[in-house]
Amino acid sequence: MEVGFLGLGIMGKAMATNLLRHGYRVTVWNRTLAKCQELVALGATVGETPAAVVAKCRYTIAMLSDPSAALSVVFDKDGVLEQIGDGKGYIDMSTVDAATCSKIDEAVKQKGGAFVEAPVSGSKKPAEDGQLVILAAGDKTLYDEMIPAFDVLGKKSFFLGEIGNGAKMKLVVNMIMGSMMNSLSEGLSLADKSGLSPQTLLDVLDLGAIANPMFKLKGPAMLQGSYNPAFPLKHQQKDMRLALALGDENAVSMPVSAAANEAFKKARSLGLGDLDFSAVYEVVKGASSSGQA
Ligand SMILES: NC(=O)C1=CN([C@@H]2O[C@H](COP(=O)(O)OP(=O)(O)OC[C@H]3O[C@@H](n4cnc5c(N)ncnc54)[C@H](OP(=O)(O)O)[C@@H]3O)[C@@H](O)[C@H]2O)C=CC1
Ligand SMILES: O=CCCC(=O)O
Repeated sequence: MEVGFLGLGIMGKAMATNLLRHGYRVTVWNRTLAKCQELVALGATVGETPAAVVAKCRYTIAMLSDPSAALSVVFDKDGVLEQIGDGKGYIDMSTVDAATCSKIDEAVKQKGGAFVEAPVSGSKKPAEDGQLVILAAGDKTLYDEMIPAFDVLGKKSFFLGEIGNGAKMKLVVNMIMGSMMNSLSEGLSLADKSGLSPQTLLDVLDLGAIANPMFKLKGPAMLQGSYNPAFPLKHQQKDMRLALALGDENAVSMPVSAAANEAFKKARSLGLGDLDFSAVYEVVKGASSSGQA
């Protein structure tokens, strides 16, 4: 099977690599074209523009940073819309909002193509290992055609119905994750400031009812001040922002998430946006230090 792949950031590179390893013929494009070379070394070919990739491939997957990138790759000059049409499918796996998905869906359908949104749960390592959780919605026929590829990329795919539902599910999940990361950061700070060992706190958490893979993976690195980006903080803040907007639309009060968003915003303002989202711990630690007598 031949697929196009647009966007070779942390996630896109791992996902396209996985497809190549499983025998897919992959044509890649990235805004910074030089990043395609690593994939070429693994057997990919390069499309010079998103339109060139779509012209060549029946199915094209995108994994881009945010709504503005997702829209630009579709609607701008040399974009997806110039070549999408009958018999072609476009699958956007970026984390965006439902309105962005709807705009892309309508435009692709107007040209005779099919669209599926399919954001993912899971980060760099699950992407490398083909262990993502895929949250798809939109054109069911295209979804069914993509199942073999989704089975390479992920451990489980959900089809959530009408367009926008994938984005909404993903934003709810990441909103919870962002609040949990803030809560862990506050707990580590409180343990430290009150004379407890933060490492012992992690050990205790790992044996109890709120044990989870994120605390287990990120906690020890946070204590080392090591924030090599798996999930960049700027993207987590984008997800909090989009989830809060979804809350506004639905009149759902979310004070915990709003406070977590403020901490991520503060971290971005301090230049931590390209670090892992667990770097919010630096902001929480800083806030608790400045509160000292
Ligand atoms: N990292 C993670 O753990 C996870 C991330 N996600 C989501 O997946 C998406 C990608 O994340 P990730 O790979 O980490 O992000 P990166 O920041 O590593 O990569 C972003 C990608 O988007 C491209 N891009 C940015 N702006 C534009 C633009 N205006 N036009 C065209 N291309 C653009 C970048 O191109 P260039 O190289 O030129 O900058 C790059 O290929 C995001 O929506 C994120 O929220 C979802 C699950 C997990
Ligand atoms: O969007 C990023 C999600 C990261 C994760 O699920 O670990």
